[in-house]
Amino acid sequence: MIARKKLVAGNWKMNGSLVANETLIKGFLPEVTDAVDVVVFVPAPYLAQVQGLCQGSAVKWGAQDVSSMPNGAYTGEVSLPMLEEFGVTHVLVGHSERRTYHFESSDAVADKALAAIEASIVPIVCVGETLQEREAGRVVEVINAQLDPVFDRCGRYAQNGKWPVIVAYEPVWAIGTGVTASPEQAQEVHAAIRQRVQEKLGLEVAQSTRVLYGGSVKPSNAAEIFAKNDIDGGLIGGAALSSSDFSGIIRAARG
Ligand SMILES: O=C(CO)COP(=O)(O)O
Repeated sequence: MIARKKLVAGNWKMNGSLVANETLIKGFLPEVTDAVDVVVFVPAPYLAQVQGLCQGSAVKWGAQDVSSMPNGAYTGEVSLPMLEEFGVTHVLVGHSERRTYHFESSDAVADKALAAIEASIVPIVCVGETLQEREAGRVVEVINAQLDPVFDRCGRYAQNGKWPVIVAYEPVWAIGTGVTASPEQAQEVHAAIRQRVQEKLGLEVAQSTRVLYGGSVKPSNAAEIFAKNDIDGGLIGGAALSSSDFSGIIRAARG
């Protein structure tokens, strides 16, 4: 069994300011050690600032979305070549807020993931069901439908047992609601995701691919969630905006 290093990712969403960002980063930076990977996903206007604050540290930074197009007449979009200029290593694609408010299809999300891989930036592909879908017993079906275009487009980049894709399972009903999936509920879905990776890309890739959990993770529940076999860290929203909360979650991931 391959040991997968835990990853704690902070998704700031549309929050922050020059002053708040600096306080936040300086607050949790001392907690970051080689035992855990930490990435912050910041609003695009703050990438240069965050690059300045995190460069030379163990913390990486990324964007919350990206265009699949390299340049051109796409008002409001941000491209991968632009992100590269700011030292970005990871990008979120397909967050449920993008799928809901910006009508992003799973095909569009897979196009973004592919473009990121081709730019040597790691996409974190977000998937998750609504409460209605869960109650209808459709969790695995919904998640497989979200992931399958990613396997179709990006599967060929799985090489030597590794795949430059991270998956984040974020049940929509647990995002920003204070309701967390129980560690058992999350583990069940994570195992199903890993199973799907295995079916599509083989055992070795399935064992090396990290699957993060997101949805109301806090310092008080992080350790028991991260203790589950198939949960390789978290994608943190609200608690990533407080340096003490984010520090607590980093400590939980360090074990
Ligand atoms: O959407 C999330 C991270 O991407 C989760 O948000 P919360 O941690 O605020 O529930």
